[in-house]
Amino acid sequence: MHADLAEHSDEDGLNPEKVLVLFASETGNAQDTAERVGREIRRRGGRCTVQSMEDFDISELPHVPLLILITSTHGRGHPPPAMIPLWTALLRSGLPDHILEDVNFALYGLGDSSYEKFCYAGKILARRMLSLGARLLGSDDEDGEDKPSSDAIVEEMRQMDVNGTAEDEEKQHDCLAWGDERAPDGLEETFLPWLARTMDIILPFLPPPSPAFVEYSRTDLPPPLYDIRFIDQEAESSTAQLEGEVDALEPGWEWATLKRNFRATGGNWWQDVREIDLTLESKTDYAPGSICSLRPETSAEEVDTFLKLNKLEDEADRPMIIDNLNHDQPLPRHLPRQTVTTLRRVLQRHLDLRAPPRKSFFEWLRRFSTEELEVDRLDEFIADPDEIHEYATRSRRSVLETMAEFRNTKIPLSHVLEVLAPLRRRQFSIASSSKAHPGEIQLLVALVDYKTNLKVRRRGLLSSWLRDLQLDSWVPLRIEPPTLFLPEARNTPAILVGPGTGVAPMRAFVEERIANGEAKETALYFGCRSKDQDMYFAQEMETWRKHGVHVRIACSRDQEEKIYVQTLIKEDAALIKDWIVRRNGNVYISGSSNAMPKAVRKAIAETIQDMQELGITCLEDAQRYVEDMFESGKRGGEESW
Ligand SMILES: Cc1cc2nc3c(=O)[nH]c(=O)nc-3n(C[C@H](O)[C@H](O)[C@H](O)COP(=O)(O)O)c2cc1C
Repeated sequence: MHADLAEHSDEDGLNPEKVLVLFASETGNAQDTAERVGREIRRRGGRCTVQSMEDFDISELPHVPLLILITSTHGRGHPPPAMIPLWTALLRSGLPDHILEDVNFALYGLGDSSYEKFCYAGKILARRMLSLGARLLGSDDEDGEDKPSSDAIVEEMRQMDVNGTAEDEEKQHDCLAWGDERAPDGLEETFLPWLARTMDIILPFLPPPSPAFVEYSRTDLPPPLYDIRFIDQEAESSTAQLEGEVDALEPGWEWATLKRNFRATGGNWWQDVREIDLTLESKTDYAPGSICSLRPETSAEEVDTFLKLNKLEDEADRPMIIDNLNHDQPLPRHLPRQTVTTLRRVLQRHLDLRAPPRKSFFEWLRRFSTEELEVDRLDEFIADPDEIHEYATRSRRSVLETMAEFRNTKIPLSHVLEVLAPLRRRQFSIASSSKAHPGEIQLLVALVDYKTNLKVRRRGLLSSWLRDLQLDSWVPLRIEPPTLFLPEARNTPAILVGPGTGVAPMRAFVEERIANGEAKETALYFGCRSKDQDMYFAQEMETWRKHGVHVRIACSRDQEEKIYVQTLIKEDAALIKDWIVRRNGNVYISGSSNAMPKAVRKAIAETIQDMQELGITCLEDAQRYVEDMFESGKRGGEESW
């Protein structure tokens, strides 16, 4: 039985002064959620720090008395990259069982129940925290209420079917909840009750606010967190670095130069797909299967529009330095620090004017708004998630377009850095092997260009930026570790399935295998619609064949009957049986359709269903065999989006 939190405070000197809110977010929802939690704590007079998990000093974790964890789930149940350092540290073997016994935590997981592993990252994180002795806030209640103990929750989480959804919903506790984007009211359905309960439990442990503090309402403007200090540049430029044409990079980012930007699809083809070549300043090597993050810039016109709409033109080009005003809240990593910059540059390079307006954005506008009609409309949005869904999500409006529609509402300079979300990086599988292209990164990028259901044309931010990017431009990028790994043992057969732009990581693998002398143990299944329009790397595929790679190409629409990668896999039954089952080969699948990986797995299972000598006697055996290959991650992998 763990000591009560109050006892902790007295006995161990663990007086919680504030709450630490750690989030791991990939597309911004968990970050937005964490910031909402932070605002609520401050509004009620508590102190808190809201930070990305990747910026947190992990050695401090055992000394955090009040912790709120917020994470989404990505990939096939993967934690967002920002959670990885913390997660790896928590998994280290030999950690004492009760290393986190002084930590009291709440957790909110974000997910989507249409995925197989609903909120998986949140679940495994909660389970690991509990098994290291951390106490879930709201459990072990000693007021005689019927609350489960932490130990009971550990056991429950151990048994929890992480793939289930409905059942898990029942397994929410006071300070542990799962948010489902598919729920009728979206994440709000579980977030609001979880927030209310968590606040009720946490706030009494915090020191009372100073007598001068007055709790403000949700529609009042909170004190700003960040400070914009305009400077006399002449006087200050000796101490602060100027953010010039190229700005300061976040940790882990580096510069590259754009050397090629080639349209790989036919001129009349519906989709514009680019082969992009970049030269790395650092000339670093990277493993095949690595990912490249790019950070696009907002166009000058959009920045101008935003400045005009908010009457911030006069401030746009004045040199300034950004700092934190609230000592509990360090500057987030996306804002330039100790750097002379301008509002225009920050809007162009660091903040996202194309982000979808979330509820928190409407809450901000409501705080700034004074015009009656707009106030009423904003109140409707805040009260009803359906209204936001209809207005923002379905028609894919951006915060910039929303500002244009709420013309009388202006975001003041004091809060602009808080209101706008960080400009998100976009990730792409690297299509090259650094053995074949030392010092270079090559990508295959499908530009996003479509019409919404309101027939409004939409281009992705990255797509607009990349389309117009001049050769020799400097591009900030970050190389992320692979999610797919080639077999370690030499000459293990590898079957690579990558239709469409899914061929990108497969090309990196083919190049690596040729460089390693393993071409003859490599098969590539590529699919496109037409050999004249969207057959990427066509000439290279001929060269790969000459090296001995088994290259098969399915052009689905070039003949009467449709041919897909799975059709070719079935045709190659002898090779598939030999490589996968007899020679313990690996299979990799990558592509942009959720249906394709399933069809490929099925085709492989059908092909190997009569391998009696290996104990596979029916389709179910074969399907289990294939699932095991992917589940363990040791015999291949899948990347789909
Ligand atoms: C590519 C992708 C993969 C996802 N995979 C899962 C998953 O396996 N399980 C799950 O519960 N949710 C999954 N989701 C849903 C996200 O967890 C959900 O959209 C969440 O709100 C994202 O939060 P973030 O913006 O902070 O990253 C996935 C979303 C995307 C875009």
